[in-house]
Amino acid sequence: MKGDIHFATGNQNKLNEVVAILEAGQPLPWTIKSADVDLPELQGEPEDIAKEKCRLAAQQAGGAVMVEDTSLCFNAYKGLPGPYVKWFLQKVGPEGLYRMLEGFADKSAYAQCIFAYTPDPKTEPLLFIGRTHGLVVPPRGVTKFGWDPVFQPEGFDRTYAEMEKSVKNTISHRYRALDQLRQYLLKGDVQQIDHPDVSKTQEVVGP
Ligand SMILES: O=c1nc[nH]c2c1ncn2[C@H]1C[C@H](O)[C@@H](COP(=O)(O)OP(=O)(O)OP(=O)(O)O)O1
Ligand SMILES: [Mg+2]
Repeated sequence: MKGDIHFATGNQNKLNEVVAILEAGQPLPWTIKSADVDLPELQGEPEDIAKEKCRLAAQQAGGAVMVEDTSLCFNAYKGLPGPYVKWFLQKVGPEGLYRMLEGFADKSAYAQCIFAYTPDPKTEPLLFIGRTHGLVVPPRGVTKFGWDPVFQPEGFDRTYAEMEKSVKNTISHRYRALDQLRQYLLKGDVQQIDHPDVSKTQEVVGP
């Protein structure tokens, strides 16, 4: 009998993908619960953002916590907008993201997801990084999730927004990072923790 892991995110689309990815693969002997905590949009290097986000979430939720932070990195911009893509998307939308590259021959980019996990609020979070390389293209497909319509992963002629979720969830930045966390949780020596605050949580993936 193992414990719970709280996944702290304010983004329902992320939660849905995490649940789908975990349910499609090797089952975890943990129960993943969504934790409704208030997370700031931190600045800095993606690794530092993910770690600090995890520390803050663990302080609020208690017990074992995972968070993730996602970046969209244009090679022509040396990795920007990176973790700031949220603000760019909010202001200029997917079309505007594509247009940022109009003057550049190099439209290549990578989507990066960093999961940070800590078994308790006092332990330094561990990081699991997943990248998917691709191209930034004029928007295609229905906009359901962020910048999905402008990201076409390498080896595909469809954008994330045009793909079946079941396909995106086997090649995405999120899948690649989460799969490493899953491998760690299955093999690693993760202690069982008691969780004081379950009132703000909702069970999403059971063992
Ligand atoms: O697979 C994805 N496909 C398309 N768009 C995506 C994806 N994954 C994140 N996104 C968007 C959401 C947000 O505009 C930005 C990341 O910012 P990020 O801080 O990680 O997400 P968030 O603030 O929405 O949720 P959270 O509460 O977990 O921080 O890229
Ligand atoms: Mg965020």
